[in-house]
Amino acid sequence: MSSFVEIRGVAKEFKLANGSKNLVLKNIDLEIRPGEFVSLIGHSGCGKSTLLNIVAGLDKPTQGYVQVDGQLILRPGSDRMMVFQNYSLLPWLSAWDNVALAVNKVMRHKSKKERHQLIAHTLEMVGLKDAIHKKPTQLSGGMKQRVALARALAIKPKLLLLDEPFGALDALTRSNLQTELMYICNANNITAIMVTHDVDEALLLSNRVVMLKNSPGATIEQILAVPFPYPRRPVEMMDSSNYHHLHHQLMQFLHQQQQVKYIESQIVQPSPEAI
Ligand SMILES: Nc1ncnc2c1ncn2[C@@H]1O[C@H](COP(=O)(O)OP(=O)(O)OP(=O)(O)O)[C@@H](O)[C@H]1O
Repeated sequence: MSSFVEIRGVAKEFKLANGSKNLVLKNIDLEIRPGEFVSLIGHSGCGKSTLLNIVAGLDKPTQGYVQVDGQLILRPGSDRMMVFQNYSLLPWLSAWDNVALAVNKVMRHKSKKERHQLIAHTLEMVGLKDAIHKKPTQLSGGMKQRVALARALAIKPKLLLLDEPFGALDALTRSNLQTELMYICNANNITAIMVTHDVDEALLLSNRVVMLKNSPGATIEQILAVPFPYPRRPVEMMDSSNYHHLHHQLMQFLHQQQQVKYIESQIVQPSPEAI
């Protein structure tokens, strides 16, 4: 199958206020098929969000390019919707109005009735049928993230970008939402890229898990294929020996990167006088 997202030779260097440079990512090549769910995993600061921001068009690569459905990414667009850990909802608007704002802006070509049906359908799909008039302050963290997901899904993006979407939620809410997202993505053939620190979350949702080495100059260490058929049943899946094998591989990678980080932090830089 042809690639839908193409990340080719991407590098990202930030210029810092003191004039120095921070090469965060280099030589990133990744192709994603339509309908595929890919997770990015790696140590804090390795550049996962930076890569997601480049795909979103919120940031530009220093080298290389990203194409989505054959289109070069130069800026943000409604074909790529992002869901953040902190929900990013407008607090003075109800759940309905938060979703409606996006739908009315992007889907102006649809009739009022069609837009209304779309908002109602999406809020129902994420389990918020009975909370549509509530404002963010009246919603739990899980419900707020459901609104953020509905807002992203309602405008039918080509690509869903998730930056630690469940990082702020308690374990049970997180588990429920992970399972629901898996069903939604699977049923609607959604192509998604998710940044996560959670190995179980990555294995439950993903077709492939991309392991990023530490920054500076983070590259892709390995890409792990997760072969379990969808829809996945978390308990059954976790009971399989293959699951344990994959889990172990990811944990081993993260521990190795942790050790590398520790060793690097212990290397004493010579003072300029000593050179
Ligand atoms: N706008 C920016 N200007 C300068 N440096 C930046 C900028 N954005 C990110 N960085 C740096 O790039 C590196 C990677 O950051 P990024 O947020 O992508 O990492 P991450 O892997 O998503 O981390 P975490 O898992 O902690 O969220 C960090 O060293 C960060 O300080």
